Amino acid sequence: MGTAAAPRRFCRCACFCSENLYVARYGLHVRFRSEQQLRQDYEPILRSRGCVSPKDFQQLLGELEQEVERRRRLGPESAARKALIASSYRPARPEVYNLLQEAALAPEFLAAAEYSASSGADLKGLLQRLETVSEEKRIYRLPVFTAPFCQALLEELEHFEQSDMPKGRPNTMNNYGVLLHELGLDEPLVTPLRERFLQPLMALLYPDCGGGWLDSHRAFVVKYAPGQDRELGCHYDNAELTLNVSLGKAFTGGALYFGDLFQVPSTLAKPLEVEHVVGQGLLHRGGQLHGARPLGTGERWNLVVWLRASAVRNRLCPMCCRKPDLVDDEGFGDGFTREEPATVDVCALT
Ligand SMILES: O=C(O)CCC(=O)C(=O)O
Ligand SMILES: [Fe+2]
Repeated sequence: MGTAAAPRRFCRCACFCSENLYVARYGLHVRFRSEQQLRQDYEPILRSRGCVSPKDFQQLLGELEQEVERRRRLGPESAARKALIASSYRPARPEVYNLLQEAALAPEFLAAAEYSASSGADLKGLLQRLETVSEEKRIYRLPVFTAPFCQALLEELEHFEQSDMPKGRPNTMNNYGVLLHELGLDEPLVTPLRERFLQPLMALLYPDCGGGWLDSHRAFVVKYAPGQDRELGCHYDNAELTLNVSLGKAFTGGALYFGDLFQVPSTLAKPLEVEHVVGQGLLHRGGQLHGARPLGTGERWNLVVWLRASAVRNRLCPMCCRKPDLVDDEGFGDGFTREEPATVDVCALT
C-alpha cells in the first residue's frame, strides 16, 4: 500500500460527545444525552455504586455536562497545544525526534516485521518469532525498542511532563501521560513504526480486524505513580488493534487483565493476568476488554498505540456500535474517513 497518497481528511464519530463517558467515582462508562435518559438507563447501577442522594446525582450531571463540553473543544485545543509546543518547547533528548531508525528497534521486532513483509510469510512462521501470551485471546508479546531507545524516550517524556508546556491527557481515565502527536512524535516515530513495521506484522496476526489496512493511529503514554493514577478501569480501546509497550521505570504491580471481546456478553470472572515486561510490547485486539491492576511500588510508563483501519471502522463505530455519524476532525481524528481506501476486500474483514 502506498504511503504518498494525497492527504486525506479524517473524521470522528458524533457519538464521541455522548457515548462512553467515564465516571471514575463510580467506575462506570455511560451514555449521556439528557438527564431523563441518564436516570432511565443508569439509576439502579449508579445507586448500587454509591450515587444515592439528589446531590450526588446533580454533581454527576454537572460533571457529565462538563465532560461533553471538554470533548467538543478537544480537537482545536489539541492543535493549539501542538503549535505552541512546536514553537517553544526544548527537548531534553532531541535525537528521539529524528526519523525512526532500525537501530532503535529490538532485533526480535525487526526480525518479526521483516519476516512478515517477506514473500511467502505466514502466520505459523510469524508465531515462531514472537511470544503467544494467549492463543484464545490472540494476545502476543515481543521486544519492540532497544533498551537505550526506551531510556531516551522515557527521559524525553519525563522532561516534557515536568515542563510547563500545556498537556493534553490521553483520555478521561488517565490524568497523567501525554499525547505523542502534540509533542510532534507522530511524524518521525509513530507513523513510520506503524507503516513500516507494525502493518506487515498485524496483517498476518489479525487480517480479520483490519491488520492489513491500518491507516491511522492515536498514540499516547500512560503514567502510573504513587499519589497519581495507580490503576485503570476495565474498558476496550477505540482501536482495531493495540500495541502497548512497557517503557519502564522499575515497578511492581500494574499487570494488565483481559476478558472477552466487548461484544461478547460475559463477566470478568476469570480474567487473564498479563504482567508487563520492561522493553516489551503487547499486541491485542482493541475490542478485547482489559484494564490495569493497581501499581504496587515505583513508576510505570507505557507507550500505547491505538491502531486504526478506516476500512473497518467506517462500517461500524466501535464506540456506539452503529454506522458512524462523521464529523470532520483535526489530524487523524478518530480514524474514520468519508471515502473508503481503494480496493479493500470487505469479505476479508469481519
Ligand atoms: O496501563 C496500561 O498499560 C494499559 C493502558 C490502556 O489500556 C489504555 O490506555 O488504553
Ligand atoms: Fe486500553
